[in-house]
Amino acid sequence: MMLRVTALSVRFRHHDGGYSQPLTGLDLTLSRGEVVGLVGGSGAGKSLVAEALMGLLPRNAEVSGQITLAGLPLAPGQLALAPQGIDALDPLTRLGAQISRFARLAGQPPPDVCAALARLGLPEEAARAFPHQLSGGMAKRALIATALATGAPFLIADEPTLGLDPETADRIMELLAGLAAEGHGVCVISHDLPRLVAIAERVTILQEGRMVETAPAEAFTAHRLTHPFSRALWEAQTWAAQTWSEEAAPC
Ligand SMILES: Nc1ncnc2c1ncn2[C@@H]1O[C@H](COP(=O)(O)OP(=O)(O)OP(=O)(O)O)[C@@H](O)[C@H]1O
Repeated sequence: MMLRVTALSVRFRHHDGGYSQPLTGLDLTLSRGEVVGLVGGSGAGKSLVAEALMGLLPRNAEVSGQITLAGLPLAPGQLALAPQGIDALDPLTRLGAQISRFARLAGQPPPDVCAALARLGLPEEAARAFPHQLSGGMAKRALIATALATGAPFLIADEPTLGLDPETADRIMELLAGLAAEGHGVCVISHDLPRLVAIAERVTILQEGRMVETAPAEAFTAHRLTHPFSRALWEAQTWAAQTWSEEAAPC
């Protein structure tokens, strides 16, 4: 079963009658059992892709293009989003109740909250915690747990490792790879290109609202990227990581 996005564009109508168009002509495919990545500089339109696919854009947004699942228009409940900001969690509701609420709104039977938390490596006690009582890594897992509670087979994780220490970031990426191994189709939006390349089948690179290429993961490590922007993005991150490790080495 394949989710296919073709020529996705988003433009916003302004009060003065003018338009801005921050996303133009994105193509993307995602099958169950795989991870695909979406990367790009800040403001490139990555979150916009997620919001357009989820139907979350404001009324002045005009979305064009095709979004199909197995050849049919994408139906509600097939795709879930773990958003970037932990402020997407309800600050006044305990996490367990939030997981149950997502399941109920998606028409799912009442979930086993402890099992839902354990699946994400969260302790049982997290069910009684309010969002402000969670660490950054726990909150990122909580966002994924609420998305999974909908029972959707496809998941978008928007910047799931942002602001996390390297070990926690590794664990979150392993967890997303594990969800794909269980049969989910997982799209990961991330600035963390080396970690993304380690788990993704292929990565789509956006530059200022336009895709410049979709490259198989091995094209990054084998230096076979075709577009200069993709190469610069990869080299900037791997060069920085190498520099830091050299600086950390004893002299
Ligand atoms: N509701 C909106 N109205 C007008 N423009 C918007 C709206 N939402 C997003 N944009 C514009 O779309 C562009 C892309 O934003 P988006 O949040 O998708 O970037 P991003 O690639 O996710 O960036 P970052 O990595 O910094 O989160 C930005 O220029 C932003 O100003």
